[in-house]
Amino acid sequence: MSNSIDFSKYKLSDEKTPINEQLTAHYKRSYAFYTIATRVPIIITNIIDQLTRDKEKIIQRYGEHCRDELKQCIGEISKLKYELQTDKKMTEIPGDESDQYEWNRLLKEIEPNNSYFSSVWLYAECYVYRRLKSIFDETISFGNFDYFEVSKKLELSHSMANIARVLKSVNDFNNTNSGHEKLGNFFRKLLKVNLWGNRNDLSITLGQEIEVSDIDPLADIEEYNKELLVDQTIDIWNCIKIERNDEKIVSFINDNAGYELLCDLVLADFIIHHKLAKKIRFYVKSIPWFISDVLPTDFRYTLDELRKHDKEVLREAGSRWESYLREGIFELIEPAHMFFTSPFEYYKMEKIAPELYHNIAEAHLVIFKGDLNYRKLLADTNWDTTTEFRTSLSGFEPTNLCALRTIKADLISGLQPGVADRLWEEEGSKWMSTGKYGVIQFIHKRVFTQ
Ligand SMILES: O=P(O)(O)OC[C@H]1O[C@](O)(CO)[C@@H](O)[C@@H]1O
Repeated sequence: MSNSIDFSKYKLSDEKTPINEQLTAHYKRSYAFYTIATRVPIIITNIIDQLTRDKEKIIQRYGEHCRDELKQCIGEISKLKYELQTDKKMTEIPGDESDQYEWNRLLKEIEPNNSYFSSVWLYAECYVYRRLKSIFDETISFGNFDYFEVSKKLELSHSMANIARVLKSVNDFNNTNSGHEKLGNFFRKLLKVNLWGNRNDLSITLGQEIEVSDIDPLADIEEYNKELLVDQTIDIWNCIKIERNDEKIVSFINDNAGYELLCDLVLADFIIHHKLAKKIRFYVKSIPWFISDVLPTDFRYTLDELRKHDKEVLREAGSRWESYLREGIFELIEPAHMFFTSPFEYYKMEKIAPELYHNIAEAHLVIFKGDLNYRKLLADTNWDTTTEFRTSLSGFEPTNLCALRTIKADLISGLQPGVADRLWEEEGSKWMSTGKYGVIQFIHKRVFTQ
């Protein structure tokens, strides 16, 4: 698709992103360029196709009076695609949502680099999803419409068999009398299952159905170790195992609904069962985001589907998790904070959203899930791959923090010397975009005394 566009007038640079610069589609030899030029337009086209295909169903659900509004939305989405493909300035976010002021302030601040191909990739890509939402917000009927709901629900139903196998193994483990070392080893395996669950992401398949193979994710977990480029599971275990049975909170900054969320719930359940924390917090998104990200409605739908499932092991888990939610052992943060659907790098959180920062800081451990969260942690910057993970967080250390991320974008930190060079040699740029490789990284919060 990108071939049909004449990019010569956009003054792009036929280079890779220089080291220490923020990623931008301005550099043609970057995944940012490929995403803005090709992937995002395909995603937008797929949304238009789906709305057109499901038009009658949507009208049936929302009422005949919405026919014109739906047509108007489809028109506005096509216009958004045109603006992106012709590298227009990103226009102000309309409406009166609480995030609007910060969005528009940023768009102003980055001038003249506030077009799709000149801005930081993170800003431009997030902007597309935020604009999509404002298109529906401008209507009378579609304020709560989740245009990604159908694909998320399908992905969830396809994930049930594999998660049932994981739950069965967890139950077996919980029923054996295992010592501390075995508990640690099992916890570390669950972290890995959780990491690879991040491969199940509808934005990487451009919204197309994810092929799910029938596997036992826990049984084969160590086979993927060669693709795990940084493994700090031992540090995470050492962090969480201390002071058992106390008042600890563990928080998830969630990513995708479906299989990945199920993996999050399994890990959370295990932490509670073994009294490694007393409460788990889940931070999800407030608006449809990068196709498959979890919304509060997806979270509740997931528990509901589990509770009603034919398989006993799923029904039991669903009921238990619903009761955890009622009792506050699982805490779904609602309304979801709009900082997570803002364009901002995480090191800016303390200043822009101090109440969120302090809420996250209450946890003993916070787990950042997925590629987009990783990009925000690293400020969408092309760090030298051997830069220390802590350095690449630019001072963001609300608490003990870990990132579980399969690699889908061309930035990373914390690698050993030689690792990136070898992968570039063996696989070219592909190693950074398919989610084949992953990292589990961790930092201890430092305590500074005056
Ligand atoms: O669901 P995840 O893991 O955050 O992945 C989504 C991300 O991956 C990409 O598809 C590649 O970076 C982006 O478009 C997006 O940042």
